[in-house]
Amino acid sequence: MRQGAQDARAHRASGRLSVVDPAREAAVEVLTAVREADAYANLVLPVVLRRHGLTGRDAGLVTELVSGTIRRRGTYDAVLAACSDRPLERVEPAVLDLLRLGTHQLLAMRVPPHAAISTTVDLAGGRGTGGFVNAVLRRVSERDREAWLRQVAPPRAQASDRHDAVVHSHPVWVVAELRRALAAAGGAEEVEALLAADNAPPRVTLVARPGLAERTELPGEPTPFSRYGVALEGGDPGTVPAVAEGRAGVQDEGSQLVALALAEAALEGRDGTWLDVCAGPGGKSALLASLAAGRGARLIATERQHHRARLVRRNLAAVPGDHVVLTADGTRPPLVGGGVDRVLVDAPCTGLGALRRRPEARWRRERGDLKALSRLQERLLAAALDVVRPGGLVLYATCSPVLAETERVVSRTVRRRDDATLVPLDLGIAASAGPVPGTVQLWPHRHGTDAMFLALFRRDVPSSA
Ligand SMILES: C[S@@+](CC[C@H](N)C(=O)[O-])C[C@H]1O[C@@H](n2cnc3c(N)ncnc32)[C@H](O)[C@@H]1O
Repeated sequence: MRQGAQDARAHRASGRLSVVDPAREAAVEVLTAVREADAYANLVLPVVLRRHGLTGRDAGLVTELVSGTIRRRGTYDAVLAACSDRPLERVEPAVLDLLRLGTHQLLAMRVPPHAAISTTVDLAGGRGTGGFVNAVLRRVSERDREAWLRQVAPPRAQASDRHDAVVHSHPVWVVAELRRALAAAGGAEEVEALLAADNAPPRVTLVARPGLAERTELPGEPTPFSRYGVALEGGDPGTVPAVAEGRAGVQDEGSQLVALALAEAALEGRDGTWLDVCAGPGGKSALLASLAAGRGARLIATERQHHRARLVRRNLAAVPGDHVVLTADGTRPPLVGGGVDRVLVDAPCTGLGALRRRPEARWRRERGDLKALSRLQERLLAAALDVVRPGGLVLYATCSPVLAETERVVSRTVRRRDDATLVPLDLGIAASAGPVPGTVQLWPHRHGTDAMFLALFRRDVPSSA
């Protein structure tokens, strides 16, 4: 690992000459944007790397610093609490970011302790807190990660959720929800495997949009479940010509399976209009639209946020057909009831099934969010069932396995709607049964996909029709 790049900036701080390593400076910039502006690290990272002119190994170092610091924050905070003479709540947030960054280098990277500590103190220089950062990180450096975990994690036998939360760096409530969801899938003992999978950066997967690209023209290995996917070993997917031309896209295999499950479900009668209710940024829309185009159907995509609707338009640009993108609230879609044949409700959710890709999501969500989210999810599903024609299909999906967003939404809909029927879904994937019979739940540790949940409904045909 390179310590300090050629163009390292030197500046005077705390009366001594300090050298700020641009890679670490860039990492702090990303961490600040994630904390202050609720930014997504994977979106800010490329922008910051470009601005600092960091490529190759330096870019790799920044990526590791940022993603490791965010992912392992729960573990590091438990260690830092044991090393700081003041409660972490009273440490300035920017300084806490630095402490986490230093701790990641000490406990998870092969950075020599003196370099991990001095570069972090240099970053703190201007804040007049270098002494505090130095003292805390020196204490952290006294043990390795395993020794710290033995000291700071409560015993598993007495407090399994709190133990797993510290060891695998997830909020306690998230561990409890994932444990419940796994128990409903017959895998209560798999919690640690799931939490570990959440902390492992996934391989980038691409989708060859049908009719626009062949998967054989894409680099990487074919994905096991989606016949349109490939998994890359590494490299920048933006340099793949089919991706640059919009004929292929970056898309998790689980997300591909969601679009395919709707497109391939058996449907009698008219099949000309498909609707994607929560479309932004448009990955599933692009796959649905290319499948629809191949069958003479068209896609209407709605998205509540204007800027995300723009992203959907961009994703659909290369797909032939008269597809339409509207900025609209999916709980009140601007469409005539009965005019649509297939609907996807890829509902806004906690995103706790996609923590491999969105490491910060676990720290942003609170258990209190679940109630409002599951209410919104039910309303979106109800509106979709209102707008689909009798006999038509609605696929409800979330990238969360949390039961409030899966089992609860589906069971309440089944109870409330006497004009819709849950249609058993079988993707032919082992160990993918969902918490309600006939639904599907994918898992990162079992299937290597995000934890997508799928439930298919058919709007009943009135008996007089
Ligand atoms: C899980 S994301 C959809 C991901 C998308 N299907 C894809 O594959 O790229 C949920 C989306 O729903 C949007 N959304 C939230 N509330 C909505 C509403 N009431 N109506 C329509 N869209 C909504 C969010 O802005 C977000 O873009």
